[in-house]
Amino acid sequence: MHANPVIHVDGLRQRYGDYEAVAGISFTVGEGELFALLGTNGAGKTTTMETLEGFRPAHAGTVRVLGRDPHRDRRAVRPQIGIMLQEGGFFNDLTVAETAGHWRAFTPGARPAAEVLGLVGLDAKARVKVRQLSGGQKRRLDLALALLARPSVLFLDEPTTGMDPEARHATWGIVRDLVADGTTVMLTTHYLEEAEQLADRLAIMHRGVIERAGTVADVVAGHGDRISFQMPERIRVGELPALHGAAPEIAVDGGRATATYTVPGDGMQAGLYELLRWADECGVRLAGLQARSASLEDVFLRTAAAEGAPR
Ligand SMILES: Nc1ncnc2c1ncn2[C@@H]1O[C@H](COP(=O)(O)OP(=O)(O)OP(=O)(O)O)[C@@H](O)[C@H]1O
Repeated sequence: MHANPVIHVDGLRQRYGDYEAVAGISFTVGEGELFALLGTNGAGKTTTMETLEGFRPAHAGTVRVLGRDPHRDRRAVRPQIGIMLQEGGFFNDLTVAETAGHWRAFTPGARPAAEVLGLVGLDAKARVKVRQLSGGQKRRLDLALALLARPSVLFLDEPTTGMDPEARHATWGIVRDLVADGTTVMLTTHYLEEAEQLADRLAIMHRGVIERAGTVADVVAGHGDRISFQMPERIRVGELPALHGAAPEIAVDGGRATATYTVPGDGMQAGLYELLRWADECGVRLAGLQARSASLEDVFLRTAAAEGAPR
């Protein structure tokens, strides 16, 4: 808990008719922190972001951005926040520079258009019509517009969707620089690597509730280490040993079977020792042997699977 959080959400609930899309979530984001909201499709991330952005009042619970209710006090809050929506609405016949110029007209104290286009690496596209931009370039234009007002809080809804890996890494660099300058950032993403790379803290939402939250290390802690290898041809599943008390799970992909153990506690070394001794005794070669800590993806997939299919 932060003493004076920039974003404060306590017991937020949101409904669409009878359907409860957000079912009582709480979290805080401190100044200069990057908080990532992850989750399955339909988990309630965008609904949460839109509530924080002031587009709808909370059905129940408390939401504060910079100490104010973002819906009721939106005239005071709006100039201090930058919003990059999942789908920006552009006029396709305007150029990139014209688009930024038009937005500037509505943004008191806005940065020069050339400055924001430079920030997101679109300066070379200034004279190009929006319709001629690629999907990833349009996302960068969205980001440029969100930065016009020098916001102290930035909401990024799936900011790198549609970007190639190079553009995604470049965008991560821009976001890191903004955070280093003290901007508070809240983002949603389906790219778990994005959260691993950027987030100080994160929450995983599923079916309207937060299932896990904390730093990446907090979230993956207690989810066991993974030891895996390709099933040796002449070994049957029942012949595989238990490793540090863990039984193997077998996954078949493209005709190739892989055995994976989730070894509890600090059992990776002991488990590996047991496995290698067994392989030696059986005269088996373990192709593709890997040992690694649990990843955010492991925890995410387990969270999604444990609670049933998305609503
Ligand atoms: N305007 C609306 N009217 C009715 N239901 C809606 C509306 N907007 C969203 N929902 C429903 O609320 C739930 C949460 O939607 P939301 O867009 O917040 O999820 P999300 O986590 O952002 O999903 P995604 O990752 O797919 O973007 C979904 O089941 C969705 O169908």
